[in-house]
Amino acid sequence: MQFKIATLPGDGIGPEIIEQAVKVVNAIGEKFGHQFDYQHAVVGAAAIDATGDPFPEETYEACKNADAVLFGAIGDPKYDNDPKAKVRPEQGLLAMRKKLGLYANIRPVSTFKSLLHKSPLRTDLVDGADFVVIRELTGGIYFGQPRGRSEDQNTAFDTCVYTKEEVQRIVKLAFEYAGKRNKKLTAVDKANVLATSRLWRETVQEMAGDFADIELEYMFVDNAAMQMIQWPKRFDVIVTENMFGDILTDEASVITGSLGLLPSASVGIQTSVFEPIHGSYPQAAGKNIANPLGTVLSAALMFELGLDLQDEAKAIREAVDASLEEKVVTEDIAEGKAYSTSAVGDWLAEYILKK
Ligand SMILES: NC(=O)c1ccc[n+]([C@@H]2O[C@H](COP(=O)([O-])OP(=O)(O)OC[C@H]3O[C@@H](n4cnc5c(N)ncnc54)[C@H](O)[C@@H]3O)[C@@H](O)[C@H]2O)c1
Ligand SMILES: CC(C)[C@H](C(=O)O)[C@@H](O)C(=O)O
Ligand SMILES: [Mg+2]
Repeated sequence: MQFKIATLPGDGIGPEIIEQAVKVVNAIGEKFGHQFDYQHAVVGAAAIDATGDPFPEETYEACKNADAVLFGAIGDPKYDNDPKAKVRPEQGLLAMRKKLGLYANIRPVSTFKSLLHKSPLRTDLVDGADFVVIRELTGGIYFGQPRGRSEDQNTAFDTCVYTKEEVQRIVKLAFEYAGKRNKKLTAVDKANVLATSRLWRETVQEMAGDFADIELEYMFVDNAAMQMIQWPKRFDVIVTENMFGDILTDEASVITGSLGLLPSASVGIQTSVFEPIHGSYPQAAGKNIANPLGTVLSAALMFELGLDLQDEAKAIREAVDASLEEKVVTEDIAEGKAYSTSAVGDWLAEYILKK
C-alpha cells in the first residue's frame, strides 16, 4: 500500500530521533511491501527561524494531507530562558493539536523485562506494570481564556476551561479503550478543589451507566501521583485532563527506566500525530546520544492506530525488544557500552529486514 507521512522533526534532538523512526518505517515498507511518501515540514523554533510562525500554514497543510504525522519534539533554551518572548516554539505544538483537533493523547506505559533494573523503583513494584494514560489534549488551562497579565504587569492569570462536550468525548474514548483492555478505568481529577474537575467527575458519573462492564474509580491527582510510583500495577487505563496528564506521564516514565522510551498517539478529528512524550532535550542536540525508542515506538503506534496495520506494529515492537535484550541501547539505559542514536536506528532497521 502507499501512504503519505508528514514528518515534523522540530527542534533539538527532534531531527535525530525522527531520522531513526524513518529508517524503521522504511524497513517495514520494504519488508511488507508498502511505500511511504514523506513530506517534511517545520514546526517550533525551526519554523520560527524559517518563517516567523511556529506552526506555518504549509506545515498545517502537510499534516492535513497526510495519512499520519510523525512528530519529534519542539523547544529551545533561547525561548525557555526568555519569559518575555512573544512567539514561542510551544505555541506551534499547541496550534498543531488545536487545529488538527487532536483531543486525545494516548500514552502507554509498560516495562521491558530487560530494563527492569534501570528503574529507580524496586523491580517487584515495576515488573508487569502496564497501563495507559489518556490525556485530554485540546482543552483546560493550556487553552482557556482569559490569560495574560494585568496592566501594571504585576499579576498574571491563566484560566482552566472545560465544556461538558469536551469531557464527554475524551471519557467515551477512555471507557472504550478500557473495554479493549482489562476493563478498569481510573478518572483522575482535583474535584475537591476545581470547578472544572467537578464537571469532569459529574460527567463521568453520568456516563458510567453506559459502560457498566467497566470497573470505575475516581482518584484525586495528588493521590494518583503517589500511587503511580507506590503501586503502578494497580492501574490499567487512566483518563485525565490536559495538564494533569502531562505531569503524570513524565512521572510514569520513571517506571520504565527512561523518559526517552515513552511513545504517544495524539488522535482526534483529523489526521493523527505520533510523537514521543519527551521534549527536545537540548543538552543532547547534535550529539547522536538521545534515545530514539520513544519515537520508534510512536511509529509502531502509527501502524497500530493510525494505519491499522497490526503485523507491522508488532514487527517494530519485536525489533525494539530484541535491541534491548541485545543491549544495543543509548547511554540513558546502557550498562557498559552505549550505542549512538543512529546506530540503534540502523540496528533496528536491519533486524526488521533480516527477520
Ligand atoms: N512534545 C514536545 O515537543 C515537548 C515535550 C516536553 C518538553 N518540550 C520542550 O523541550 C525543551 C526541553 O525541556 P525539558 O528539558 O524540560 O524536557 P525534555 O523532555 O526535553 O528532557 C528532560 C530530560 O529527560 C531526558 N530525556 C528526554 N528525552 C530523552 C531521550 N530521547 N533520550 C534520553 N533521555 C531523554 C534527559 O535526561 C533530559 O534532560 C523545552 O523547550 C520544552 O518546552 C517539548
Ligand atoms: C512542550 C509542551 C507544550 C508539551 C505539553 O505540555 O503538552 C509537552 O510537555 C508534551 O508533553 O508534549
Ligand atoms: Mg510533557
